[in-house]
Amino acid sequence: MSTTIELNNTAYKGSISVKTNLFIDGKWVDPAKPDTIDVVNPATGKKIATVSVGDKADVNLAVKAAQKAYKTSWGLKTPGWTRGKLLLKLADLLERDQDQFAALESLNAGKPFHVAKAADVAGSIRCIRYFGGWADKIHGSTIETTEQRLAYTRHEPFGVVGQIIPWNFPLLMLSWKVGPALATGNCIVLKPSEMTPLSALKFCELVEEAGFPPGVVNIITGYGLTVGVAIAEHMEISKVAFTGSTLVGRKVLEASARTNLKVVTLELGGKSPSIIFDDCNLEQTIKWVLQAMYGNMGQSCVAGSRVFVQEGIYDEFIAKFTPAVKALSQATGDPFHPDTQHGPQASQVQFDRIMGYINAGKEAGATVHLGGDRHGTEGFFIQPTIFTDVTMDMKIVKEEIFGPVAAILKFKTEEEVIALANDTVYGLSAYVYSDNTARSHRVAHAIESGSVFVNLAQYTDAAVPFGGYKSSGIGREHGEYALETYTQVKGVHINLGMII
Ligand SMILES: NC(=O)C1=CN([C@@H]2O[C@H](COP(=O)(O)OP(=O)(O)OC[C@H]3O[C@@H](n4cnc5c(N)ncnc54)[C@H](O)[C@@H]3O)[C@@H](O)[C@H]2O)C=CC1
Ligand code: BAL
Repeated sequence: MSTTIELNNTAYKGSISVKTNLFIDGKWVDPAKPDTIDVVNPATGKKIATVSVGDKADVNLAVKAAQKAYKTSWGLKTPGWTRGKLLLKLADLLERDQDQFAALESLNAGKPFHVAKAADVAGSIRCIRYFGGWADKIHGSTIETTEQRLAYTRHEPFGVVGQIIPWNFPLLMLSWKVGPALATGNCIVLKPSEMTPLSALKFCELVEEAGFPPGVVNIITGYGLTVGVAIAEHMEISKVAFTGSTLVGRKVLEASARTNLKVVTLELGGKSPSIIFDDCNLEQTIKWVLQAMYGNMGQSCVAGSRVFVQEGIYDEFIAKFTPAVKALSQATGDPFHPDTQHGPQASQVQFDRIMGYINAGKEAGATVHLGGDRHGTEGFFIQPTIFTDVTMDMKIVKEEIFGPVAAILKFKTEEEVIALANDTVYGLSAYVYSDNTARSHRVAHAIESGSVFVNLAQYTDAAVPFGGYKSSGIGREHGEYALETYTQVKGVHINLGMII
């Protein structure tokens, strides 16, 4: 099964073919129980394609294929340099086809094409290349015990790992998962979001072309309650990596406890603070705050959605931030138009959820300073929105909205803002804006979150660990830390002549 998508706009002209069934054991197969889902363009609300959806039986087949590959042609059977070579080839192929992938992300997830290309696709290439470089550098160490013994460690793969990813960065989240898992020698059964499967399916074609042995990468499109649950509960999957809501993250952890105690890493929600001190460079800060808040239409786990502004600069900040958000509003529209900076929300469900939060903010007595409504009449567009006159107990300040909705709060002192910023169940990211170096470090250290950006926004890098404190997650992606989460350590003890 396949579909051909024809595009004819300034950003992309041409056709893109996508195979639309399941990728198991290096083959394109139909699901055991025939079923499909329509994939929608969020800019229009119209269908783009129909893809297969799998079920538990397909997950079982994929796990079997992955186990076989692990024992025969991957894992400890394949030297790191071979795995690395294949990953580097995969990164090159992705780079070759970067426009196609950017077009698919734009069409299926509503991202402005130029952003999809510069951020999502470029970040994916960088991530796969980065982990390709690690594949032959994974090693244990020797440990001194006594003269009669030798002890050393091995960092061994888990075997088959399950990966469940969301719709906000379909290709990027796939790369964050696939890169370290393959570099460390694991085989994969991955489920993309049912809403945004196209780039993951296209990616499988590159996996084939790069020459990965069959069964090393298996991708099953489908729903969370069927394919996702089957992965989370599978007795032969030894590790699951999940990105998505805190609600489902808990279920994945519970499934592990109920079944085989598989290792679970979770990358979940956030309600990150942007902290703007009187002594910041305001022109620069406005740009970063805008990006941290409205980047990817606010559908980012690291969105800086609680904007704390120190009282001395509050009025000036509002006066300068407002026109910047208005300009973003005016650049809202067709994701393929070169001037577009802000696209639609990814789905009707997310649109409704965000509008629900906006209404809750209005009902709670917050002031809609800007936006607060849908944009246009077609698709799932929401105006970039600013709420002022908010209090810490309001739902729009406490809960992750995952949309273009900022809550702006005023603070007096450094001590006060640290307490306010930490007053959340989440701890994924934080942004600090100040030209006082000592203060920036002090606040960065005091904030309870896995990442802190100083005078910068949302710049994750494949080499730097990423993950959450508190309810934002368990484990780290990226960097050398990601290798740890995809390997288990074995201690080997050798007798060098000790006779009892
Ligand atoms: N940390 C992040 O990057 C993300 C956070 N979210 C948060 O979650 C909220 C809800 O978005 P959803 O799409 O509903 O997130 P979700 O957590 O339901 O979906 C994420 C992935 O989990 C799968 N899934 C759903 N239920 C499952 C289950 N019981 N077992 C295993 N897998 C399951 C989905 O099919 C999808 O592939 C968003 O508004 C946002 O607040 C959503 C997406 C990404
Ligand atoms: N989930 C990692 C990237 C992001 O949502 O911003």
